[in-house]
Amino acid sequence: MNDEFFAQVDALTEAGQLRRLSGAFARFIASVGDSSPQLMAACVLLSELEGRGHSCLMLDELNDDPAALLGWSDDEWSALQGAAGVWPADTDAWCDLLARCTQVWPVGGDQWNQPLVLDGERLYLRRYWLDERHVAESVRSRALGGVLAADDDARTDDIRRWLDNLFPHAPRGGVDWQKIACAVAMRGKLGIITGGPGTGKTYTVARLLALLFATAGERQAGLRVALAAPTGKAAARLKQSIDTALDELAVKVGDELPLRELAARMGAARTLHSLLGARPDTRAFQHHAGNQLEVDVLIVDEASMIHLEMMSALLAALPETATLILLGDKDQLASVEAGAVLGDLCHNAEAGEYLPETLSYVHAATGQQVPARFEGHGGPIAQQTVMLRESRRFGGPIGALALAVNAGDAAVAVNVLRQSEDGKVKWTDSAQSADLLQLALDGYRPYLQLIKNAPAGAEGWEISVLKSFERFRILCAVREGEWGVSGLNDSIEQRLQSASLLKRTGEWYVGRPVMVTRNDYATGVFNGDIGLTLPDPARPGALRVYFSEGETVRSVLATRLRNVETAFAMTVHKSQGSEFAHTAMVLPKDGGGMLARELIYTGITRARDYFTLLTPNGQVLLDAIAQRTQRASGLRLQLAG
Ligand SMILES: Nc1ncnc2c1ncn2[C@@H]1O[C@H](COP(=O)(O)OP(=O)(O)OP(=O)(O)O)[C@@H](O)[C@H]1O
Repeated sequence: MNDEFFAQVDALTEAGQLRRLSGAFARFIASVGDSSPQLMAACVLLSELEGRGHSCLMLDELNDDPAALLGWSDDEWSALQGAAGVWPADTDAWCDLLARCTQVWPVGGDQWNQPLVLDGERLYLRRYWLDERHVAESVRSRALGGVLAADDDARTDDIRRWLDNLFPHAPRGGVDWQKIACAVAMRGKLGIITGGPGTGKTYTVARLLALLFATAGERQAGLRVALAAPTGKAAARLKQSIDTALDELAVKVGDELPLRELAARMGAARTLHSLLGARPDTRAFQHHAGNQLEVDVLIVDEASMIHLEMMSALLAALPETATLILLGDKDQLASVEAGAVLGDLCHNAEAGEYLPETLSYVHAATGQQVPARFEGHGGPIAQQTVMLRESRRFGGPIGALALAVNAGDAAVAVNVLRQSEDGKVKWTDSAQSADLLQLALDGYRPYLQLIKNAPAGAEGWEISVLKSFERFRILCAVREGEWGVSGLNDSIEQRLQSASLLKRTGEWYVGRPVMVTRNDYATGVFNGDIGLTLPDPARPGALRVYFSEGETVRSVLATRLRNVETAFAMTVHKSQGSEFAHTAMVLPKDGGGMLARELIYTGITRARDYFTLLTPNGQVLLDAIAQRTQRASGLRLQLAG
């Protein structure tokens, strides 16, 4: 009955506009109940959007600007719409139609076993609706629970005494948001600290930890603190920064708090997957609501990368009594998977929206007077969120460029790109492949020379080669095409080979950088890990892949790694949580309307000292800066509700 509709879906799939799964999902839905082409169209779109990171389908979009929703041409959209028969006239008509379908559960309806959920004007896959509701309820109750417990003057005085000690200097900007962030986090079982690179998120959280230990009373020695991040790299960075900061603090606080001793018991930072106990062949974790984590304080860095399903699993596994501290940059790209949780949680962060009770507590606990423009009527999450606003490390042209892009100010961004005189920021517009290959040659030459010149097996050799490799990286906005990851990796490899910097003899060769593309529990490597192929000092002729873990390395025999790809160039998405002394970002000739400012901002903020941008066509940059990523999600509504 729906032959015409599915023929159109298949044609769009062949044309690369739909993933196969979307058509298959609609066919599955048709097989378990109603099969009207309008329902099928909604299912195809819902599945397609899920693949692009949206947690639901906003039904008003179906009549508003539907082609833009998918980055399709008007013709492509008309073809799908035409095949779906009579298109419902407006959002209400869509809601009526869907509410009558047997596979859809309208929220509040009697029966509850349908695969789709209709919540107001949003259509969900049931799993995402449940995750969204769970995340909203759980963060709200964490935020609210703590606020109620905070009205204790003696405790507030204690917090104030320690905070004055930990933050002795008034900041340049007048308001000490770092100090405020610590006070606010002490008030609830949830603290969210957001801010751009170098705004002191780790600096602040190290002080928060000291404060938590200092005010824990007789529980001090037994306080169980866990550190985690979405990727191994980010986890290692978090641990390193916190250790350094706590070491410095230990000297400052002296005998009053045995900080070194307490910190030494914290253990390594872990990936969220490892913390929760991921198991092969199942989405379920070892830790869940029925077997919770044994922890009193959990600090999670790079929280912008946490997707909806993971956040829901994390909150379920965390005891109600534990404090959750989320650190991250709300303006960065969200995870590849569905959800933009940190962005949704932080949607009031810029404005503050603090209630009078919050401000009077902040004043009592920190002595800080928050300017009136940050007062408001935000919900419980807003009261537990603080945005750090001053970057200590990220000034100069790279910082100015990141700020301009984030603000959507293309004119200022272009000005910075063109006028940076100290070489910290460079832009090659109308770039050719040769420009890019020359850049790759210059950027990767140092580590390849190190491999050639220094003897393998020497003490610390692998670490110095890895460190040299980590200084430079090429980031791509897209995967496919000449200016995408796959095309570039091939051409860079050939260029390095023709310059005699590497000798490619087969799939594996000395100097090959690889990225792991799937978790592999047998070898202990995880999606997104980056390693470098080097000779095995113990077995002549054999190759091992070395992965850096802070100041140490771990290695795996190259032939044991199955799911890897060459990583001279990687996507901006996969670079999150990493930083390189020199980051080069490459945009494609045509962004297809899918590049947005969050991607450009994330790429720029991966650069520590130098940032180079290569665009075959500058208009792509301007278009991307003008566009914001909008992820369909009901989380903000649920948080407010
Ligand atoms: N209040 C402060 N006083 C002095 N130095 C500070 C202060 N806040 C931060 N710093 C310093 O600024 C630098 C950046 O801080 P930090 O690494 O904590 O930022 P971050 O926001 O965690 O950065 P990233 O986004 O890279 O994780 C560090 O060297 C830190 O010691």
